Parts: sequence; structure tokens; C-alpha cells
Amino acid sequence: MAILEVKDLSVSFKQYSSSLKQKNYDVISDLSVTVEEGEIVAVVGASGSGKSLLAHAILGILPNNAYVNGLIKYKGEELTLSRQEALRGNEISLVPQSVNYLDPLMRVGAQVRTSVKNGDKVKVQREVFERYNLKEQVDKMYPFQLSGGMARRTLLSTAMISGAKVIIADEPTPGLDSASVAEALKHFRQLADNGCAVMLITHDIEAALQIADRIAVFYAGTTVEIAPVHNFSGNGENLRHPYTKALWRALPQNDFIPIKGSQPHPDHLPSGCLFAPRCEMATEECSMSRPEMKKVRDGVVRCIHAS
Ligand SMILES: Nc1ncnc2c1ncn2[C@@H]1O[C@H](COP(=O)(O)OP(=O)(O)OP(=O)(O)O)[C@@H](O)[C@H]1O
Ligand code: NI
Repeated sequence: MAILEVKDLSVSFKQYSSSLKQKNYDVISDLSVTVEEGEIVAVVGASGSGKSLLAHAILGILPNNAYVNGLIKYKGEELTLSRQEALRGNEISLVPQSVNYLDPLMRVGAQVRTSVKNGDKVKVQREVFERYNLKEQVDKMYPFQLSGGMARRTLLSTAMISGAKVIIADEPTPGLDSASVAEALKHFRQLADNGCAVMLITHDIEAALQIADRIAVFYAGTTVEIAPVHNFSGNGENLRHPYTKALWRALPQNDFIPIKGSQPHPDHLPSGCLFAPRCEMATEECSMSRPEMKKVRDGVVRCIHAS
């Protein structure tokens, strides 16, 4: 059983147009994804595809004007608001995308120690800081005294020592030197190998491919494909969705050919398949209705032509 299960999630915001008409627009629609214990699922996709909002929906920290539908389950039971509050920072931990999540009024050593559940708190905090090359004098610093990279390593440290059963890491590595990136990726893998479930949200597909078990590809607020990592090889012939294939081919070590066009804005989503306007395989049928997710071999895909 998946420890974390997101089923048919949709998130929408109200928007007021210039004529003061109110309109709902979907930033996430019909999104389903699971993470098992011991597994790293990487979530990749363009900026604005809904990755952070998914993280915030799981943690229960969406803004008040967000409308949420669908089901999020943790250990087989619905994650209600009160459960989210109780589990947040304990069993479910977030590495936030923004370093502004650090408490500005608390020294960072003390801040990280509040996440240590068992054992010698100072020892655990020092050890993880050593691991991320944060010297002893950093313990006493306030967040405003940290560089961007140090702040990010502090956020990573907090999640890594939290003892959480699920870690949602939202772009945890930008701005870090390559040694810290490698250390963080290795650390996520170790936690997963010890039974933790990790959702790694990242723009860095190559990093995702190094450590993830499955890759969930987001496009315009939903999953277009969820595939085991070994499908990302060769010319992408084992991948199922044209967008995933295009992402794979766009990598520098492959053809390095960018995908033409751009992701639609949530305000102007096409009525049929969200990728159809950019898809070389699109037929008339693709613009008629939104394709459902379907199973193809050991993955799932949202494309009527996929086989
Ligand atoms: N509070 C909000 N009100 C209205 N729209 C929002 C709000 N927060 C996010 N959005 C919109 O929702 C969409 C998804 O945003 P989200 O932050 O989840 O993207 P993302 O995939 O995390 O992008 P990035 O890779 O840049 O972090 C975007 O179009 C964004 O503009
Ligand atoms: Ni984001």
C-alpha cells in the first residue's frame, strides 16, 4: 500500500477580471500520484505546472482562497486538515522551495534542533550540519546572516533529521555547490533505503534520474505520465507520452532540442488534451476531450495514442 496517495486532486483559484466578473481557474486538475515507503518519486515539469501547489496541498498549507477537491491519503486514511496539522513537520516533512520559510527570529541551530525527535538533539543537529558543511559558528546565526546556499542547506538539514516517514522536497538544491547537491541526493536515497517515502520536486531531470525510482511528469497542472526510471534511456522509445519523450530528448546528452511552444496558462487551458496544441502526434480526437490516465506497461500515461 502506498503511504501517500493523491487521487483526482484539483486546486482552483478565484480570479476577478477587469469587468469584476469572478472566474475560477484550475491550477491543478485530475492529478493522481502515489509514493510508497522506501521509494523516491521525482516530480518534474515546467515552471507553473503545479508542483509546489501539490506539495502545499499535501501539507495543508495552500492559501485560503484555494479551492481543493479530491482525496489525499496518508497510511490509507484521508489527510484531513487536523491530521495535516498534527503530522506536518513530524511524520510529513517539507523542504520548502523558498528559504523564507526559516523562522527569522530563531538562531538556526536551535531551529533545526526543534525537529529532532529522539536522542541528543545537539549531537544530531551538529552531525547533520557537518554533513552539509555548516560550521559551528552557523549554529548561532540568524537566518538573515546566512547566504542563500547556507539557508538551503539548513532547510535540508531540518527535513533530513526530522525522522519523517514522508519527505516532500520542493526544489531542494538550486544555488547549491555540486558537492552539496550530491550529498543531498545521496542523503535522500539513504533515507528512502531506510523506508522513508520521498517526493522530490525538481527541474533537474538528470539529478532525478540518478536517485528516483519513478518519475511523475507534470504538465499544466496534471500528470501526463508516471514511469519507472529505467524507461528513461536510449531514444526514449520506452516512454509513453510525447511530452516526456520531448523532455528526454531535450537533455544536453541527448539531442538537446528544445520543445516548441509553451505550456498553456491556467487561465486559457485548451478544452481537450492539454498538450495537443504542441503535440506532433495530435489528431482531431485529441482536441475533443481530456484523456484519462491509462496504464501502459509498467507506467501510466494521459494520451489516447500512447501504447
Ligand atoms: N496563490 C495563488 N493564486 C493564484 N494562482 C496561483 C497561486 N499560487 C500559484 N498559482 C498559480 O498556479 C500555477 C502553479 O503554480 P506552482 O507554484 O505550483 O508551479 P510550480 O510547478 O511549482 O512552478 P516552479 O517550477 O516555478 O516552482 C501557476 O500558474 C501559478 O501562477
Ligand atoms: Ni514550485
